[in-house]
Amino acid sequence: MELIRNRFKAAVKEGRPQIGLWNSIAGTAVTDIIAGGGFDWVLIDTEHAVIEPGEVQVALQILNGYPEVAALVRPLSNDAPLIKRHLDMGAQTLLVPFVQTGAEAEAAALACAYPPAGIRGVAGMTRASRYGRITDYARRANEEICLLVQVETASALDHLDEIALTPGVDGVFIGPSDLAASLGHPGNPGHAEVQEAIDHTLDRLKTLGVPSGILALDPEKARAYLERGVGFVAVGLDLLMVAQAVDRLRSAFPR
Ligand SMILES: O=C(O)C(=O)C[C@H](O)[C@@H](O)CO
Repeated sequence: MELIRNRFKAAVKEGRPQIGLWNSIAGTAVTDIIAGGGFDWVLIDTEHAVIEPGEVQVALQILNGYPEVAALVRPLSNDAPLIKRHLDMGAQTLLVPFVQTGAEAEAAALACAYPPAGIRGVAGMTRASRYGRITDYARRANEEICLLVQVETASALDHLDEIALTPGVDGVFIGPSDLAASLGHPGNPGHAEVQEAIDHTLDRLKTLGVPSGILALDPEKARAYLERGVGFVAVGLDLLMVAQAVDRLRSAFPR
């Protein structure tokens, strides 16, 4: 078998905007449903979700059935053993949360790469190499791994350049909810101070030539981000979409 190409990584590097959805609901049905929605990527979230690491492989296998959709995985934390497990399961793109310094970005990059570039442990019998059938996986895997790091605190913004320019970092994702809280506006990512910080960060990333990403649940705002060149934009969250659909249907039957 040939090494599997990471088309999401290629698209982001080439500046082709990628629109995605958040998958926080464990199990197979929802992943299957949203995978068929025609979006460019689906993020399997294990940070703010009850999806356990072992369930990530099932989600990856489901998404494998939709070759036009890229699977992204968010580990619970910037933890080398967790990153190793997700990569061994076959994840090729990771969104590592809560990165605040260049050193933390470097730690994530090292965890994503086999030696000598990094510290990722080598095992030949994993799904990542399709159980050894991708014969040059160990030698070439790093080429197709995409590391996205999240900046979502005031401190991270103070270290943006060192984070964004860390070798091995392929993109920087802004976490509006955590950033809002960090700036003193919990639950209010729309606050002027938060929006200003986001705008400045996106402009800086553009100046640095580093692909940017963000979560924007308002379609108009999401379109605006795409138009200004944000590379990967999450436009929906499965948990929220289900709750809103339930509430909308209920409201159609006033007591
Ligand atoms: O801080 C944020 O915003 C994110 O990182 C995205 C959230 O974690 C996501 O779960 C939506 O709330």
